[in-house]
Amino acid sequence: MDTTPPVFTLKRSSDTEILTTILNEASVNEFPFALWRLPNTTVKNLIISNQYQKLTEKPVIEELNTGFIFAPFDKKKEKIFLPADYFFRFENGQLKPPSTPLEISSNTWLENFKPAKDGINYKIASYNKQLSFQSVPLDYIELVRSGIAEIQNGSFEKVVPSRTKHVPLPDDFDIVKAFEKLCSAYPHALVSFVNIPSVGTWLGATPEVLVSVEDKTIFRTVALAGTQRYKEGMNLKSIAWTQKDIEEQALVELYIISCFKKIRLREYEEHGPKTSIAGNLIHLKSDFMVDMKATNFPQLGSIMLDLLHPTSAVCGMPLQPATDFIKQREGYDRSFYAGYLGPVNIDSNINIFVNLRCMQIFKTDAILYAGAGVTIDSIPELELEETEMKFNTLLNVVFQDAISSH
Ligand SMILES: C=C(O[C@H]1C=CC=C(C(=O)O)[C@@H]1O)C(=O)O
Repeated sequence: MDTTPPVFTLKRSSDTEILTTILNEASVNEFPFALWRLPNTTVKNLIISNQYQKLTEKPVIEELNTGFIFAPFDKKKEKIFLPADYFFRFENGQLKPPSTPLEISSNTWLENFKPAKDGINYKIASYNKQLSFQSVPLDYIELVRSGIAEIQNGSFEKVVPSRTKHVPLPDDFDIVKAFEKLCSAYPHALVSFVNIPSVGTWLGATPEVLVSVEDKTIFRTVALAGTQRYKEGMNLKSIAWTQKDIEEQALVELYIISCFKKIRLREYEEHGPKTSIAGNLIHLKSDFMVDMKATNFPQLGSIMLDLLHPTSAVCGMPLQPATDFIKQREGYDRSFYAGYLGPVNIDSNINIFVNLRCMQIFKTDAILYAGAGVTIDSIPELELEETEMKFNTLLNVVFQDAISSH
């Protein structure tokens, strides 16, 4: 009797089956991977690496191979790069026909693929079980109050304190399905699932571009801040914003402009601010654009990545005292929350986002992260409520079944 496992039947499988099987295999072999869907696209992309690489403090992203970058909030901590040893794209429920040498070799690997186990039994992060989350219990309202007090004392103008929420995972939690639900619910977000053995498992749907470079020519970033709940049918053109929200967003704009000033770049376009949808929320957003050829800044992506991160949408202004406040008072390590992530040098494009509306997944639980911009006009109770709304971006979609069955 032939006991060899059947060759993976690529053509008859749906994208979910192929994905689940590949990810299962990647997990068994402890290969890091990143699965993502860019905003306003329908293609799901998967990179698998044999091993991750550690990047230097100021990586020159333009010179990296095709891959995926994953960086923590703390600038001094190690940034991770997942080189694309295997690369797959999925669209309309199927694996896309390969179009590059990398995709062709990846497909050949998959054609000869003998899954380690039959069936779809991908279990999350069993190899990340040694990771744990530590925090000092903290009262968010108190934290915001002390932020306001520091602003009144003149320590800084704005700070973005964050908090976490601990959620037990339902027994039948399926991370690939969770990723797919987020893709359907949030067409305008970068939806991502990053899994790096011994580093962590992260799932998210972020609205905030940090650095995008199109065709090595057009640099883009955004100033995003101010939050309200989005209600179906809202007319975005007639939304009113409070003075607090307007100032909070203006500080992010100022921060970005101060980064351009540092490199004496004057030829940038700025549009906005306008109201922009981010899942269950709306924010104020200004778009910045630079023609890198006309301004002769071929490495503007790397330069701005280093200058911008962490922007005052996630940290504060001025940067140093706000960073110190967060480090000393928040009571936990933000890890990859409010860091950045995204694909690098795929089809000559770079698409790096701020890691917001995200959660870290452990063996039996998830930790969600959210922050809120605090200015002198902040009302602590409203900032707390805002972080709850931000948790709901993921909670309402990922744990929808668990919530509705209770
Ligand atoms: C810090 C977060 O959001 C930032 C991005 C948009 C609006 C924000 C705000 O209104 O506070 C935050 O600056 C988060 O989602 O955890």
